Amino acid sequence: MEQVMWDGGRGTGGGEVDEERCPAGVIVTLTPAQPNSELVSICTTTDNMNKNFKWVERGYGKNSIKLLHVRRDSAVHSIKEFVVSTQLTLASDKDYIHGDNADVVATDSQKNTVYILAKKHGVTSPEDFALLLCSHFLAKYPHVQEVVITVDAYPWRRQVVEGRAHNHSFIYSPECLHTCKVDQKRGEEPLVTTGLEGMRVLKTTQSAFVNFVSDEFRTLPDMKDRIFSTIVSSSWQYNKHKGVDFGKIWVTILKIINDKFSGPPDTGIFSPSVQNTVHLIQQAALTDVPEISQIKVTMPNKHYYTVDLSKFKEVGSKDNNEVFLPVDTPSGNIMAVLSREDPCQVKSKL
Ligand SMILES: O=c1[nH]c(=O)c2[nH]c(=O)[nH]c2[nH]1
Repeated sequence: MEQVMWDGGRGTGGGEVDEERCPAGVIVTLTPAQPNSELVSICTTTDNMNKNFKWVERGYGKNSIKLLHVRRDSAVHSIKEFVVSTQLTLASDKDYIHGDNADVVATDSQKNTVYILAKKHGVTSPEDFALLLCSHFLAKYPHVQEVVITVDAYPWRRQVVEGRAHNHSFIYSPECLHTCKVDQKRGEEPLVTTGLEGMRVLKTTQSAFVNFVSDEFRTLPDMKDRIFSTIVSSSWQYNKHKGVDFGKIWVTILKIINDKFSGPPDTGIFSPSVQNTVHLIQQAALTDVPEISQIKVTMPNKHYYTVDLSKFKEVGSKDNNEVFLPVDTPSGNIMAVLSREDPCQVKSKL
C-alpha cells in the first residue's frame, strides 16, 4: 500500500485538498488537525502495492487470550492457566491492500477457537496446545499460509497440606514462567521454541570476576569473591515435535540451570564470570537433551555493591562483607545462543 504523508492543510485553513501535492487517482483521507500541530493528510492508492515495496512480515491475530482449564476426571483436579496469542498470515494480501475482508478469520473468531479447542481436546502442555491450534488453523482454512501461536503458562503448583498433595487446591509459585512459541508454515513442520523466564537467583559466594581489561576506563577492582545474582531467561528450539515430552524437558533444563548456577549443596560451583556460567548451562543442555537444536541463555548481572562503612568508627575497622546495596539498574547483560554444529547428527540418533 502506498502512503504519502502530506501537509495538505498547511496555510489553506485546514481540511482542503491540495491538488498539486496529492496526485490524481488517489483516495485522500484527511485526519483532523491535532491541537497545536499541523494538519496531516494521508493519500492511499487503490492500486496494488507499489512495486518498489515488498512485504517483510504481515499477520494478524488476538493477543493475551486468558484461559484457565480445569481437568475434573476424578476427585483429583488439575489446572492450566495460559495466556495465548494467535497470529495468522494469509496467502493473499488483499485484506491489507484493498481492505477486502473476504478471507479474514476475525481475531474474535481466533479467540473463540482457543476456548473451543480447550473444551474439546483439553490442555496438557503449552507446546501441545500451541501445536493443536496451529494444525487446526491450517487444516480449517486452506488460505492460511502461516500460524504463530505463543503460550505463557502461569506457575500454579498443587498445594501440599498435612504432608499430602491436595486434590483441588493450588498455590501460585512464581519461581519462573514457562513460555512457548510454535510457528508453522503450510506444508512445513512446526518449529517449536520453549522458554523459561524470570528465574531470579542469588548466591553469596563461589563467584569471581578478575583479570579483565585494565585501561584508563577501568574503575572496577578484581573481585575474587562476590555476590552473583541474576534473573535467568532461556529459550530453546526443538528439532522435532512428535513424541516429545515437553514438560519433562522443561524440568530438565530448569534443573541444569540450577545445577550450573548453584552446584552441590555443601560446596557450590565456582563461577569465574557470568559468561562462563551461561556457557556451562548451554553445553549441558545440548549434551543432555538431544531433542533441542539450540539454546539461548540470558543472564543480567544484578549488582550488589558493598556499602562503604569505613568512615564509621563503630564498624570502620572491620571489613564489610555483610551489608550490600542492591542496584536495580543498570545491570550487566550477558547472553549467548549456542547451537549444534550439525543438527542432523543428533536427529539420526533420536
Ligand atoms: O561476570 C561478569 N562479566 C562481565 O563481563 C562483567 N563486567 C562487569 O562489570 N562485571 C562483570 N561480571
